[in-house]
Order: sequence, then structure tokens, then C-alpha cells
Amino acid sequence: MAGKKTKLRKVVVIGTGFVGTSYAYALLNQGVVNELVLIDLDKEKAEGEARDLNHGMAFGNPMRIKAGDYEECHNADLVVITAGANQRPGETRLDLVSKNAKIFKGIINKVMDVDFQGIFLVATNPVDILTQLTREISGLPEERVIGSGTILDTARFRYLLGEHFEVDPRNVHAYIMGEHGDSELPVWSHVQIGGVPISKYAGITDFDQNEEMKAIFENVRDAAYHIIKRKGATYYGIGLGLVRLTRAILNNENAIVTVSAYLDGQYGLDDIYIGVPAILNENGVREIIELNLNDLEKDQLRNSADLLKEMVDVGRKAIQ
Ligand SMILES: NC(=O)C1=CN([C@@H]2O[C@H](COP(=O)(O)OP(=O)(O)OC[C@H]3O[C@@H](n4cnc5c(N)ncnc54)[C@H](O)[C@@H]3O)[C@@H](O)[C@H]2O)C=CC1
Ligand SMILES: CC(=O)C(=O)O
Repeated sequence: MAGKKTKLRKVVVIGTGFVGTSYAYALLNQGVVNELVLIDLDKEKAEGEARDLNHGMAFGNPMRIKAGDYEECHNADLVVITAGANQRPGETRLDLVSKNAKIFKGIINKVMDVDFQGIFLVATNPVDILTQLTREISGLPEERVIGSGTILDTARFRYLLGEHFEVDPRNVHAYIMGEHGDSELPVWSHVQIGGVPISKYAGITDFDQNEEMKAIFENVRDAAYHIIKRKGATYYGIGLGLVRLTRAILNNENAIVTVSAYLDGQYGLDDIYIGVPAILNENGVREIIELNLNDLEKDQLRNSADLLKEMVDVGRKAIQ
């Protein structure tokens, strides 16, 4: 029967460690793509992961999964990068910058060598800095280079607020902005529960002084440390977050999500990738949502951006 040809949706994931394979597993369960190619420095690992995932196909969603090489990026819609070192207990994300910047230089050059025309989605830490370096190395337009940014932190914030107020986290609207890391900020001025501002819902006005609210934010900010101390790495949350972003992009959803996106004057910041709410669609970042932040939030965002700018320079020097 002649019919409308459906567009193939091909994703390549580079790095098949904890994060890359959690993403692949979540993709298989949610049926977002037609083809998934796994690339890793350790080719045997990528091959083993592809076989294992394929053996779940009868219970998941039909798609092609295989291990491959960089030429697969030529016609990919999306290249997701999860390759590189992760934090050891006590290490910050920023401690990884030089090591992972060098790994990224090699990876991005190999992807661009095969004339990649799609969108990069970066998860490797420090994610804001590696996203900026990905853009600089690849030369792609900024809207087509995206970092997972604070998508996970925002999900953690919504989850903890939902637990505290006994409301489904899907009905909690809240953002974490800034660095995906220790300098991030909770945007208390825009938290809403079912459309009701949190100050009205909870009867609290000074969130930064309230012990319970402070503890919620600290648990968000320090979540990775708490998990890494207990199990060595975090991966399920970000795996699902990356699928959320994949859907927003490949389904042309125009979804508002917090990602690391390029600022060119928004929030008074220039030439920086940082976590902000943005509208994502098949072209990448369509638009940055500019919230009316209060003075404290503006200061916190600027401090976070200043720190990231310094670390971008460290990353640039490492790959000169
Ligand atoms: N953005 C976020 O919210 C999150 C980011 N992460 C970050 O994701 C990254 C990956 O973490 P894990 O999967 O736990 O690490 P992992 O060590 O389990 O996996 C990393 C993989 O990268 C591969 N790799 C290393 N160099 C490579 C190269 N040049 N080319 C191709 N593959 C290469 C390794 O062989 C390994 O399979 C880390 O930087 C981690 O901090 C982790 C959790 C959340
Ligand atoms: C490791 C990391 O970046 C996280 O879990 O937030």
C-alpha cells in the first residue's frame, strides 16, 4: 500500500558506560527512535551492550540497535555524548574539565569529519563547559548544540517539592538554573503548584531563610554527591532526562525544558552555555525563556556564569 513515508529517526550515542546504556535502555522502553548506534572507545563493550539491548526487543519497542563507528554520525539526527570520566567520591564536576575536554576534542572532530548535520546533545560533565567546547570545536550553529544542563536538577527539585507538599511532581512547576553543579540556583520566585505560586500555596515568603526549603534545595544541589558516595555513579535519572530531551527534539515538541543553552544577551549574559528554560524542537533550541528573576536570583545566576566562564578558559587551554 502506498503511504506517507515516515521519517527515520537515528540517534548515535557516544559512550556506553552507565549513563549511555541507561539512556539506551530507556529509549528501548519508550520507543522514540528507529535506529540507535552505540559507539565507545571500548568496542567490545559497545558490541556487548547492543546485543544485550537487542535481546529485550521482544518486550520493548521495535527499533534497530547496533554497535558502530563514527561514519554512522553522517546521517544521524542526534548525537548524544556521554563519553568520558565521571566523578569519584569527593570530586566536583569541574574537576573533570581538562580530562574530558581532551576526550571531547577527539570525539567532536571525528563526528564532524563525516559531515554531521544534526544536533549534538551533551551529558558528560562538566556539561555546560563541554557543551560550549562542542560548539566551538564543531562550528555548528549554537541552537544545534545543547547540553543536558539542569534538566536532572530540575527533575530532582520537582520530585522533592512534590514529596514535601504531597503533590504529583508533574504538577509542580519549578526550575533549577545556572551551572549543572555546585553554583546552581533554585528559582523560588517562579515555583508554582498546580498554577498557584508556592508562596501562596505554602504560606512562605523568604525561601532562602526557611530551613525546610533550604534543605530541599541543598538535597538537589548535593544529590550527585549523596548518590556517588553510596553507589559510585548516577545514571537512571539522567538516562530518562536524555530521553525527554530526545523526544522534545525528534518529535518537534516545542517543549520547555531546562537545558544548557547558548546565551547571547539573554539574562544580561553573553557567549556562555548555562542552564536556562528553553523551547526545544527539531531545530534544537528555538528560544530561551527569560524569566523575571528577583535580585538575589540574578546575582546567583551571574556568579554561576562567572565561574563557568573561568572554567571554559581552563577547558580551552587543555585542548589548545
Ligand atoms: N549531565 C548530567 O546530569 C550527568 C552527567 N554524568 C556524566 O556522564 C559522564 C559519563 O558517566 P558514566 O557513564 O557514569 O561513566 P562511565 O565510566 O560508566 O562511562 C564512560 C564511557 O565513556 C567511554 N569513553 C571514554 N573515552 C572515550 C572516547 N574517547 N571515545 C568514546 N568513548 C569513550 C568509556 O569507555 C566508558 O564506556 C561523566 O562525565 C558523568 O559525570 C553523569 C550523570 C549525570
Ligand atoms: C553526576 C551528575 O552530574 C549528577 O548526578 O547530577
